[in-house]
Amino acid sequence: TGSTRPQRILRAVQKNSTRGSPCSVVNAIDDYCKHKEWAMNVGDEKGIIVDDVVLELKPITVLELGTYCAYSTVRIANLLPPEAKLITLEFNAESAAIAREIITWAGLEEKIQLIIGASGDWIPRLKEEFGIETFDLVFLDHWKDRYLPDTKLLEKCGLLKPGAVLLADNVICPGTPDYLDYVRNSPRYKSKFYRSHLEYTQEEDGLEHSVFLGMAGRGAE
Ligand SMILES: O=C(NC/C=C/[C@H]1O[C@@H](n2cnc3cncnc32)[C@H](O)[C@@H]1O)c1cc([N+](=O)[O-])cc(O)c1O
Ligand SMILES: [Mg+2]
Repeated sequence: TGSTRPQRILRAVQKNSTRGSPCSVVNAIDDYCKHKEWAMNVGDEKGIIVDDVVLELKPITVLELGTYCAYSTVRIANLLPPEAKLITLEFNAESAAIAREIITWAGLEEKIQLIIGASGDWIPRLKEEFGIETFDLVFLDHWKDRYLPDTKLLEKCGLLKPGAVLLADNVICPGTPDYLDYVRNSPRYKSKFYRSHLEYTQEEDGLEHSVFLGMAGRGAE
């Protein structure tokens, strides 16, 4: 039986990057996916926008929904302050196994907690099981029809405090229309769109950056 795409990405990382160097891991994945085989990483162009958001926000607690091969996991964790922690949820066991290898290769296992399971099941358990109060940053990059239900679940579970940022990938391609409609029209969020391109292509895409204002929302300001 042949290898899977995540296995080929791991091999490219082990072949073309340096252990303990997150930057070289990120570059090796981008090189592989740009020149050999496309994969659904946030990629280098949108990745720069993610970097800027993380460096500006300096989040201490980060939640990522949809680890896949841990490209964005490594990219974000590499920029976090020393005491910060990133929790990433992935329900596909094969992807999670590859992601864990890539996280370890990058030397970031202390900063990253990879949980194998579905966001809908795990979000309600994070306070209890991981002593999380609230998240400063949530990176949404999982199934696009889960962005809205999981955002409402985060609100319901009290996991967002005013000032928390939701950063959502693929709001144009493949698109997340119900999520966009919600964050752009709810008084609970101040939302802005960062125009970019679908990873490793010229297709239109972008990231939506939404600041949580609180459950009451402040109405129209
Ligand atoms: O479909 C896309 N992403 C879905 C990502 C899915 C990944 O998140 C996990 N997951 C899903 N719901 C989950 C719930 N809980 C945990 N893991 C979950 C899946 O097991 C998969 O590893 C996508 C597609 C394109 N594209 O051009 O087609 C481009 C992109 O950048 C994309 O992100
Ligand atoms: Mg994506």
